[in-house]
Amino acid sequence: MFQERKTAMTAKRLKQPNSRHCFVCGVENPVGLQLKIYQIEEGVIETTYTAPEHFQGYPGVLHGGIIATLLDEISGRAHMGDPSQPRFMYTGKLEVIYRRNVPIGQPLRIVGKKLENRGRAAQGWAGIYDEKGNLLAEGTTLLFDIPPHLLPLKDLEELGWKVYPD
Ligand SMILES: CCCCCCCCCCCCCCCC(=O)SCCNC(=O)CCNC(=O)[C@H](O)C(C)(C)COP(=O)(O)OP(=O)(O)OC[C@H]1O[C@@H](n2cnc3c(N)ncnc32)[C@H](O)[C@@H]1OP(=O)(O)O
Repeated sequence: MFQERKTAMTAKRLKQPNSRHCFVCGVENPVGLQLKIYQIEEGVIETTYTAPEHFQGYPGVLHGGIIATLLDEISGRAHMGDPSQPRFMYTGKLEVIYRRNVPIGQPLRIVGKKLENRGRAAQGWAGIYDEKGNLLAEGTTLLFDIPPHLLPLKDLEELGWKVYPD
């Protein structure tokens, strides 16, 4: 089902960069989630993920901390924009609503959306859906631009920050 959606959206899909070591997007992080994230329209991104058994809390149910991690990254990345001039933001606050159990071992679709901008702060939203399109969990974030002196933009490629071909 997700594959069909992917094909239909290929024309508009723009892959976001990955990093080397980030827990969610690090391509060389052996214990990370290694997500591939795509912008499907301005300010809207998506990824798919099937959680392995070792991330369970209750039997068959994805641990809430991992759910929060997914929502955190995907809501923040919705603000990232043009890969050549990425907007990097810290999360200052994350509010999660756990609506239904998020299952282990079944494909999930995670969507992130930009909400309002307020100068150096912004709000983001992310939702985790099952294959039938049910919203299982959602999160809103309050994000802050990372101060420029902490952002070694010239070193991004060295940090492994680039678009990796599928
Ligand atoms: C380097 C490039 C590498 C690239 C390659 C790797 C890439 C890898 C992938 C990237 C994707 C990762 C995505 C994961 C997302 C995280 O995991 S980020 C990590 C977790 N977050 C943090 O560590 C942030 C820690 N906190 C902070 O640094 C600071 O508290 C903050 C959030 C920047 C805010 O500090 P500040 O700028 O000094 O804020 P301040 O001036 O005191 O307050 C401004 C206003 O905001 C309010 N405020 C401040 N903090 C908060 C808060 N937490 N909640 C609510 N309101 C707040 C204040 O009350 C104030 O409001 P007003 O009084 O103006 O009404």
